[in-house]
Amino acid sequence: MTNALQITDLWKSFAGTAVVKGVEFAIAPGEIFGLLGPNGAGKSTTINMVAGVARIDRGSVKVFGYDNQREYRRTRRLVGVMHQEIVIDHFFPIDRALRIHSGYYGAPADAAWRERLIERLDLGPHLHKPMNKLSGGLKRRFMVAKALIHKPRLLILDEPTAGVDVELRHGLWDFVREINHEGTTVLLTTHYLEEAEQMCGRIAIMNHGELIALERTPELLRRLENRCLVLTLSRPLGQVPAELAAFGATLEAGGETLTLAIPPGKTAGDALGALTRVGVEIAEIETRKAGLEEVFIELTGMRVKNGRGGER
Ligand SMILES: Nc1ncnc2c1ncn2[C@@H]1O[C@H](COP(=O)(O)OP(=O)(O)OP(=O)(O)O)[C@@H](O)[C@H]1O
Repeated sequence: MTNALQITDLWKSFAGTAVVKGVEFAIAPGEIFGLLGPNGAGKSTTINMVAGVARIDRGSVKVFGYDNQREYRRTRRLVGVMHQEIVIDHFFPIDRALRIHSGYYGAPADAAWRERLIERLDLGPHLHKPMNKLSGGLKRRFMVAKALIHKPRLLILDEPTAGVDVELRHGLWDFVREINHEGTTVLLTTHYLEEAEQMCGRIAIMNHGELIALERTPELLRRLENRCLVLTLSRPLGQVPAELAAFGATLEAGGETLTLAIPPGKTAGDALGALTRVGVEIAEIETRKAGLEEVFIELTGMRVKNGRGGER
């Protein structure tokens, strides 16, 4: 079976610094595939090369078997991209912008599909508003419609839900699942790891321009099964002690709950030793299954910026 996307030995440098270094992965038709990584890992640059908006220094990208450098027109029609930055034609009303975009891809007008996008993304009441008057959430919904207007077989979403409220995030993901069930392959990046966990059948993690993990989501999570310690502290901490950084420690509940992930090669005893050295007073200890967040910290040594906290 031809892959929906086949990336081979992909490289990109800016001003002599490599930011994508030999990235390789393939996505089968029908998958929802997550590409994750800390800020600056090279995800957007990779996506931009797939979308044909950034020049490929070395390597190849094939979309449903077609090389996106040699057969640019064909691959452009097969791919729909929602870019991270909000790049929009400021003064056009939504309605006109959608028509222009569908013409741009040379797609035959499909009125029913257009109507469905407008309805599912709740754009109907706003069709005549100029883009520079849209709220952030509405802009995102419009950008999803724009990415899909020419019925691409591969949909790429670069942080589609960054900064949007929970209700809209759920609505967008429901819609993405719906079109995925109907056959659209999806590649997405998100800073909301719980969403990646729920949405993606497989997840790749990039760091410093390289792919450092690529697994089915349950297997990725199993790496750290039962390797997460959740401590209730007798005295709340104001901040995570530096000595606990190796355990990806995080604080919650006003400093009363400290969570540690135990990396391979270390034991719960090592974690407890570090805690004793730091002098935290523990009221209660429990173990739990690690989530993608702990796996991510373990692999990259970094926290993804997300709705719950900042970067470390
Ligand atoms: N046009 C550009 N010119 C110079 N450097 C760039 C350009 N675009 C990206 N970079 C650099 O390339 C590196 C990778 O950036 P990229 O945006 O691909 O990362 P990312 O993983 O998408 O991060 P984020 O999650 O913050 O979007 C960063 O160091 C960034 O500063």
